[in-house]
Amino acid sequence: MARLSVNVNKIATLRNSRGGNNPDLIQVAKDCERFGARGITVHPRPDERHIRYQDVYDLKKIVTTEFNIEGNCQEQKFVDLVLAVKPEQVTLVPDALGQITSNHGWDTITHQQYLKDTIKIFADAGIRVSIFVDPVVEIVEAAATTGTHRIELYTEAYAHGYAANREEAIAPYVKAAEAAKRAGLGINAGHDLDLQNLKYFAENIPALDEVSIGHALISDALYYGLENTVQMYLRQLA
Ligand SMILES: CC(=O)[C@@H](O)[C@H](O)COP(=O)(O)O
Ligand SMILES: NCC(=O)COP(=O)(O)O
Repeated sequence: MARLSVNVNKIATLRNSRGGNNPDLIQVAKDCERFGARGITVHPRPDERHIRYQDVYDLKKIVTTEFNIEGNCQEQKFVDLVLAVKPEQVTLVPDALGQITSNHGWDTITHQQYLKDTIKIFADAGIRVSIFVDPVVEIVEAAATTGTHRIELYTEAYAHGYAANREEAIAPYVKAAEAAKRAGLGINAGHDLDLQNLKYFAENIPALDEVSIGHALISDALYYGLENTVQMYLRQLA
């Protein structure tokens, strides 16, 4: 069964909207783990609009499952943060400054040397590295020669296409996952996964190691409560 890592960015968004500590990000992360999540994901952005750099240090002290930090390694501040915190996993995402959310994966062909050099820095520090990629076989094959341990398949296109034609939507992900497996890479996935589309994704990508889910899961928790919601997502992966 793929590991569920809860992305708590949106808890920080809500907290920051009032300037206090409600909701308490640390307590929510502890509770997600208590309710069955097997990882906590954060994506600190340079403007700290949701996760603040201090949150990352604070979370490191309490996460007992797997801590996954996502972000833009072209920001030296991000590299320094990850090396100081030493999470179990870092996920490299090619964000542009001011981007609302992640909207593309790494071009592992064009940026091969840059990725090799950067991944080595994290791998030498004992941190597992995953790189965020679009579901394109050539991109996955080129990822395999960067030294990364895993890829994270960017699932926005799948989530977007699911309702209209789920067979068509999953097809590139099946091919990309097969290429990753042939190359010996672990497979993570994330972005816009939800209670409607998660089960079909997991069923069709049997080698899936981990999903990180934030926006939909935290939104669902408003209706179902956090404990129920985490359990509902876990059932989609079972
Ligand atoms: C890489 C990825 O898909 C997620 O980390 C997503 O970008 C969440 O970031 P935001 O919460 O800032 O939208
Ligand atoms: N890596 C994807 C992630 O952490 C959460 O993405 P989303 O569920 O908030 O779209």
